[in-house]
Amino acid sequence: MAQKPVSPASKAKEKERERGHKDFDRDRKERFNEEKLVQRAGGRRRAGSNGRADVPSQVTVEGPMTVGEFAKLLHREASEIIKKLLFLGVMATINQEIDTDAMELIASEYGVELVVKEPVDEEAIDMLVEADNPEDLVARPPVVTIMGHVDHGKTTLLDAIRKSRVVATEAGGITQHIGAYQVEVGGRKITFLDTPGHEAFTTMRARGAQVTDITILVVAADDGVMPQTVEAINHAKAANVPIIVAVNKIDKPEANPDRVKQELTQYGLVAEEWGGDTVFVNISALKKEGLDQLLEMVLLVADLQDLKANPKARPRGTVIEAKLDRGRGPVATVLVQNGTLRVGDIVVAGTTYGRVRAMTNDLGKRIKEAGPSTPVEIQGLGEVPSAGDLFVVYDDERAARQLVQKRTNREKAEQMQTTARVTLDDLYRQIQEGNVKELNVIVKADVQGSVEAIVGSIEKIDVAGVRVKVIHRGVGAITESDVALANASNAIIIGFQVRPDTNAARAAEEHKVDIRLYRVIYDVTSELESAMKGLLEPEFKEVVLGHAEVRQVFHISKVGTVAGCYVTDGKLTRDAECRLVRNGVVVYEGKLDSLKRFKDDVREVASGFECGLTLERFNDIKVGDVVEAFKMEAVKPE
Ligand SMILES: Nc1nc2c(ncn2[C@@H]2O[C@H](COP(=O)(O)OP(=O)(O)OP(=O)(O)O)[C@@H](O)[C@H]2O)c(=O)[nH]1
Repeated sequence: MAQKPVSPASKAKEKERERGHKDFDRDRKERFNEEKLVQRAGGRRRAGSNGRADVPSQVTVEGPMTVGEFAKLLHREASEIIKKLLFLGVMATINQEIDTDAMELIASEYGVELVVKEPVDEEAIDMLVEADNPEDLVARPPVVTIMGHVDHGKTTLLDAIRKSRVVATEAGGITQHIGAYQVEVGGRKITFLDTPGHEAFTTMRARGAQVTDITILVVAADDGVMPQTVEAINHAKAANVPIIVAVNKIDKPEANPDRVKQELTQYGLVAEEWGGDTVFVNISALKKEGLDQLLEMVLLVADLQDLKANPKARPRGTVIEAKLDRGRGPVATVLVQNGTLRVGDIVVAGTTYGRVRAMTNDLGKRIKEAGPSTPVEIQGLGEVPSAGDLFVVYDDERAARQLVQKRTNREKAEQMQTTARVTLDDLYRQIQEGNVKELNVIVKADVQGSVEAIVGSIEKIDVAGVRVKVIHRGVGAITESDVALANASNAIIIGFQVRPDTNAARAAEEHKVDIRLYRVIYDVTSELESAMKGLLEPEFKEVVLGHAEVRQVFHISKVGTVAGCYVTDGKLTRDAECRLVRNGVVVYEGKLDSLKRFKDDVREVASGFECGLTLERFNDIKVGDVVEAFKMEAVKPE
């Protein structure tokens, strides 16, 4: 740390302070330093290599310290050190901090070896799983997330449960939306997370947060199992969270709950009466029917999990939601997962910290403390944390500040570097290092038949005990939700005759998720096998040049179909390879036959311009299709 030069005007003051400092000789901190020094020297002060009994031969520091502290450590007068610093061109007063480089130079002047020790890792507190005294463990309420397909009734169910069951209060039960709420059933509590859907669930998991104990999967009895139902199942399974199926809308005349049961058997969810172990409850969220039974089942499944926490432990948990409130500053809803959070506690959450000024529960009531599984809105953090950030209470503000500083720095450094992620190019090394025992894969393809064929063949792969595990499969374009799941589960995505949509491509880029696109099923297995054996030779890599949207089509005899296009990004070049994508599915791959602007043949068309084009031996072009131009580039071996 470079020192601020001291202005002459402040010199007198500094002198005074220096004098004061001498008087303050037996200051606690310095005494502490000295004791540390004595301890480190093996319990007694040794004579240094300098041959002077009053100077240690070696001192250990943990980072910057003030000149005064450092002088004490060397058993020298502060003024002496200040003089030496001056010779080094560093102007510092007794109370200013000097960095370890400066300390090293000074120490060497005295023939003292300076050992710089890594400071105590405050983060260790974060990671530390304190051994709970078994007597302190008490049952805690289960934390429930509701998932399911669009319009199957997730929000209606969350609202119905909230309205009918919110813990009664003298305030009349006016509920606040804080991102989670608690209900009471027969004297026991259940915590519900208020954001339905598996995206939020998986985003949180990607940040290392495991908050959900039970998932309620809502399936509309008139609609049956739909794509997002399957996604939700796979997201819950990937997180090892038990599923309770709520068959909803049974009030509808066309409701067919048995069909839902039947369809779900395909995904390993078999009802108890059919010999399985999945709990099914028929409900009508709209008519508030079957809710009591559903909640009882939640408690039953919770009992099987034996959920416990220690209210006396260091408080920790997860940020559920956070925002900047104009009047109150940053507010965050946190779920306490262990310990008891209290007003006045110093909390570190992700890359921010602060002292809890006030806590509000889901009924808008001010509370002073919150035990395990309780969601509370807290005020007092310095900045707005992110949903999914873990929080932990620190005893001392300085340590909290240092940790946040460290994390912020690391975050910056990480943004510069790519994170360690499973990619096919890197798979062999990761297997060798023992980082990968099972290769998680998501398979998306244009038709169900291809999905099954690919899954069937890759699940047979077994290279040196490493197996492929398909954690999600589906028909259609690769979506942002697929990328989120891959990110959370460290999976790679295999696309067969499909492409990632724009959001998915952006998310994959951001999180460094490996997406592999294929046209031949055999290539999928052979490439995976080669990658696992370390034989993958990434000779060529596809580089996307740009995209154009088809806005008009003309059928011209002898020429075929001419597409009037608008280049939306990048560029199109005459000699590029290209593919035609319709709703995320590749319908053609080949080359451009012609590329024109007005009547002229051109070599390339840039983003923001219109052009006309034809494809080699392909005429089935439709308005709304996307032309993706790309080239294959040789990849230099690393
Ligand atoms: N008849 C009937 N309709 C229901 C029931 N539950 C929900 N609905 C209706 O289904 C529609 C969709 O319900 P939502 O609760 O918004 O569904 P959702 O799953 O939250 O939908 P998204 O938030 O869009 O994913 C609404 O019109 C509800 O009124 C039910 O039990 N019976």
